[in-house]
Amino acid sequence: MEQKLHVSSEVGTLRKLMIHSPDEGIGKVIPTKAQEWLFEDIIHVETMRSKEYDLYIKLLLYFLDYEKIHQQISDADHPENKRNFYKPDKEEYFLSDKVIEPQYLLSEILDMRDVRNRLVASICAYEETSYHTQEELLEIPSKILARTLISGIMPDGSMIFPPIPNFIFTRDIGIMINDHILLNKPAKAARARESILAKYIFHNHPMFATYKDNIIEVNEPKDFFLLDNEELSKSRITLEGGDIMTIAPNHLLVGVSERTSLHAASMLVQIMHERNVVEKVTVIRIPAKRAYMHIDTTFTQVKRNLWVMFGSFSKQGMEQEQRGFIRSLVGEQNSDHLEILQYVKGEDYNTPKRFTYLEDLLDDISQNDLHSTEPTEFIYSGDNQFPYGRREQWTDSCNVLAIKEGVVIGYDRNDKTSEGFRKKGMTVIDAAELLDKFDREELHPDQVENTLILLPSAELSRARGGSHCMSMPLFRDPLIG
Ligand SMILES: NC(=[NH2+])NCCC[C@H](N)C(=O)O
Repeated sequence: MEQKLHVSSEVGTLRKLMIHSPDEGIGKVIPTKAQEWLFEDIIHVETMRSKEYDLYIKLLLYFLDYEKIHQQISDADHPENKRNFYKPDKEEYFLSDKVIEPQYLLSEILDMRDVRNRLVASICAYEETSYHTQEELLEIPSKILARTLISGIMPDGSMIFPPIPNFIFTRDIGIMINDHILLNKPAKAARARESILAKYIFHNHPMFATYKDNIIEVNEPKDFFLLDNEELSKSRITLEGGDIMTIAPNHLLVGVSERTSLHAASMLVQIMHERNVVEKVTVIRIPAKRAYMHIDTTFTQVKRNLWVMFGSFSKQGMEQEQRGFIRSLVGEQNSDHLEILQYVKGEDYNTPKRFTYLEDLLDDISQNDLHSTEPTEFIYSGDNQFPYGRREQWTDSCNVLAIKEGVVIGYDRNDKTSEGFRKKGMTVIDAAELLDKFDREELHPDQVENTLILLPSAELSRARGGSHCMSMPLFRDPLIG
């Protein structure tokens, strides 16, 4: 039951991760609520699942848990089986210890009487349900109750609390930093129930028992609420996983963004150093905008020396956007500017190292932290052509998940960015075609190298999150010895 958990890079071979399949709750969002719940539009849940997300699961199972999927793949998608293979509350669920569903872990902790009582009470208090509803919930069998606590839907189909449609973005609820687990503190109310569930799972599931003392929660000081409203908003701590990247064993990246506050980043630097989790913490301050709510929507890593990034944050892009302006006049006033500050343990926090451009930082990571022997290269969103760079960043061109070094999953709609991958010598292939090759044993996942795998994304991309956001890596092989 107990498993080793460790993540010390973004591209070491992925062995274990947490993902959540779109649940029924997503299908209940009405148009006027979509934005409040952080979706750009309503989605068709059946398409999102069977034409898009299920392919993601199959890919992950093929790469991480070959036996689980290979024999069962034809049965899994047989219409008669009603997708039960993908549903954690069904007998036929694939139940892998490598591709892990928080809903399943939740059902396991709900079997513990004391945890069940406390968790149901917490959720009911947060959602302001009646005492009667709380009692009713306590009588529901664990597997069904786990489903209800996530989707908000009771076994009889009635809805007792709002959906948490963003739970598919498991990245944001917690992050492994070496052998530590950092829990989030979401900026948006729409994501609050997710973090209550995550807290209970990480603190109570036997899978994380060895790591209990390594769970980090960042909170405001005890007397914080006594401050006046202005001070209060300045010192508020919010922190979401999309802004945290364990980029190398000695190095953590922290974004300051629409979602992660300056105060949170400041606390994190100190905690990381005090607890000896990493030696270097680099804070990347990006504009607080919906289009790039976390740093992982603006860049992710493909290989130790290859990155995909948003062109407007590149050296060329930033210079271009400032052309015609007097730099000193624009300077700090420019809300779109990027600030990169690096804090090293034992060195003076008042004189951090500064990087002017994102490429300088990423190059430094590739060469000095990850010991690349080749020059660092960049693929730009939309191949750096206007207006494609911005269009494709919006649909997560910069948000890829590395399954191993050089093999990443991205969305199929970002054509110009895919072109950029091809120009760097990468193979670009549709998920369905690759799965078909695996199925017919024409190709084994171990043989796949230097490839961008394209996931259908018409529905998925409406929520402003890509495959990087839809994954919480729990174990990656070390990239460097
Ligand atoms: N790591 C990420 N970039 N996650 C994207 C989350 C998208 C989600 N709809 C939200 O707004 O919260």
